[in-house]
Amino acid sequence: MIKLFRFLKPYRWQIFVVLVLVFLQTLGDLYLPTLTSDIINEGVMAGDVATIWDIGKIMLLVAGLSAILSIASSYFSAKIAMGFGTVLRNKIFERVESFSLREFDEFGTATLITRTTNDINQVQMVTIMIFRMMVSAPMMAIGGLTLAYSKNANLTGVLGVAILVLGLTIAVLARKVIPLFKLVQGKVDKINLVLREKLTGIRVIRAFDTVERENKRFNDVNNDLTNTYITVNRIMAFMMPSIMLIMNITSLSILWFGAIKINVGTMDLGDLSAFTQYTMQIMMSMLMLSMMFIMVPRAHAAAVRIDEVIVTEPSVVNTEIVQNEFSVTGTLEFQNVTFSYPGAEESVLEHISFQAKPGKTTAIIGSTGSGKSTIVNLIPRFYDVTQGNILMDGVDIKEISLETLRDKIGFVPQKSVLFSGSIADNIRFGSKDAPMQEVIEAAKVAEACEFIENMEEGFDHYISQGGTNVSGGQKQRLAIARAILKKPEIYVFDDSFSALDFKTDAKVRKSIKNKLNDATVIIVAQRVGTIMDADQIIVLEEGKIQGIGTHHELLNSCEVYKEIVSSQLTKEDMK
Ligand SMILES: Nc1ncnc2c1ncn2[C@@H]1O[C@H](COP(=O)(O)OP(=O)(O)OP(=O)(O)O)[C@@H](O)[C@H]1O
Repeated sequence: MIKLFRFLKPYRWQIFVVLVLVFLQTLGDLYLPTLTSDIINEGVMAGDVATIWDIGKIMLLVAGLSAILSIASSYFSAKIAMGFGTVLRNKIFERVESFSLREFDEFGTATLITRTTNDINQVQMVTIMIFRMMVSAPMMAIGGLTLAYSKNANLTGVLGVAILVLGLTIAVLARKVIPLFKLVQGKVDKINLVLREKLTGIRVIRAFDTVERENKRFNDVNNDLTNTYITVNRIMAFMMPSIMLIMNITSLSILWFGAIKINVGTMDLGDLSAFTQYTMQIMMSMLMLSMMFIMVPRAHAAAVRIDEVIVTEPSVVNTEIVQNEFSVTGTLEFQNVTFSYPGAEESVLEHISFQAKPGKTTAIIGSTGSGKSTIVNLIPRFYDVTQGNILMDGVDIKEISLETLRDKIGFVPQKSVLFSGSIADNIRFGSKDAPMQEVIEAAKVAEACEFIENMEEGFDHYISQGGTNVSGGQKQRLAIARAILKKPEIYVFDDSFSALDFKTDAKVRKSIKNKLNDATVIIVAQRVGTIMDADQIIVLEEGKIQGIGTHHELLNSCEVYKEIVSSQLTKEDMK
């Protein structure tokens, strides 16, 4: 937690002000019982109304000032804590944005969400508490004890016993509750994970009629979290009455022994009253300290999880020798590339070498899981190669800045992603200043114009979150239009025609070929029909290249290709 406090630097003056305010407020609080003692001894007992008025006015003033200081310190500490939360959220967001897919795979989305929301809330809450109590609790405890001792040294023994009992009770309960608090975070992560899967997979869950099973899965994690919270709250519920009981017994004992002392004339009534108030203040400060001891480990667990994200260095970064200005023709070359996913023992790709040239279409075909998407994910450096090199116009892509590299690529992922906003906004995603005419042009190339114009609001039609109000094929065509509008040198279509019917598939490919005649086009596909007329086809099996050539060349030379083709086309089609 202390490590995270480095982000509090911009607030150091405000923190100083809060600490001073709390210090002054505590001084006021400590002064009040002494004034009570004076008003009783010198005013009430002596029957001196003027003194009662005089001391009463001072008491009012001190209480009023103390209240104002308390409000001000609460205001500033809340402000600092909220600002601190904002800084942490920004830091996490910035860091997560720079993560490569490797780090996403390692953390998982659910925990990144919990860390950005729930964990930061914990830290914020405890930060407020720390500012409010860090100064006041020890000051109240030590000051109260000293002042109580000054009122009556003998009665302090009773107080000592009470503090010991209270300390022990809190320690026993804290020992039970702290580990449970630490467990809670992991359980919140689990709920988020199940909930996310449940919400994103709702169609599959309903189609496969597994609603009950999924409900049970959710209920299990939910009950697990609830039970932990219930146990925590049971202990906490036991804590408050126990502490109150100890405090009341202490007051009673002090009054009892104090009354005896008053009776024999060794103590004044006012001092006993002050002593009782100091006792309560000491007990309250112990309570505050104990709450801190319980809450801080919980926030500490959250802080560690937050810091873990912030200090994780992205594995794909710009090297020192990067080129920012880099004009390319679009020649792409894989040189003996081998790749394995993080944590996996076996390589997914082995010794991949090929060249994709401008003005030519390179297709990659192979069975599912053969590594097609992995190959194209290496081009914009979503992951870095394990061995070998990828060159763009003869320069290793690691020597080109990530921004420049990605600027040269129009990437249409296997799973089309749309964002909430209008259709035009979605097409303009990578080129926000593009004029409407170019947006329409790009939509035309992607064969999307017709269905867009049939929609009531046309290009202003609102796409809902996740693009749920358009069909799979429409989504794919909008994703294609988005890449086309960007006008990059290299286009990567990762199985981007799979949701299109044969006719539309052919039409889109034809217009892409006409429009993008100078660009390097890489198409990943499952359907032979989609890639048959490519300039070169790469046949992939279990991460290895089985053949490279045109459709006709491969039909004569590559067994794997022949098998794929014969499973999809008739003899007539193959000619
Ligand atoms: N993030 C990942 N972490 C670990 N392994 C992965 C990851 N993504 C893919 N794989 C594995 O790598 C292999 C190749 O996957 P890839 O997605 O490249 O295949 P593909 O040929 O594109 O398949 P498909 O045509 O079904 O999309 C598979 O065995 C898959 O299980």
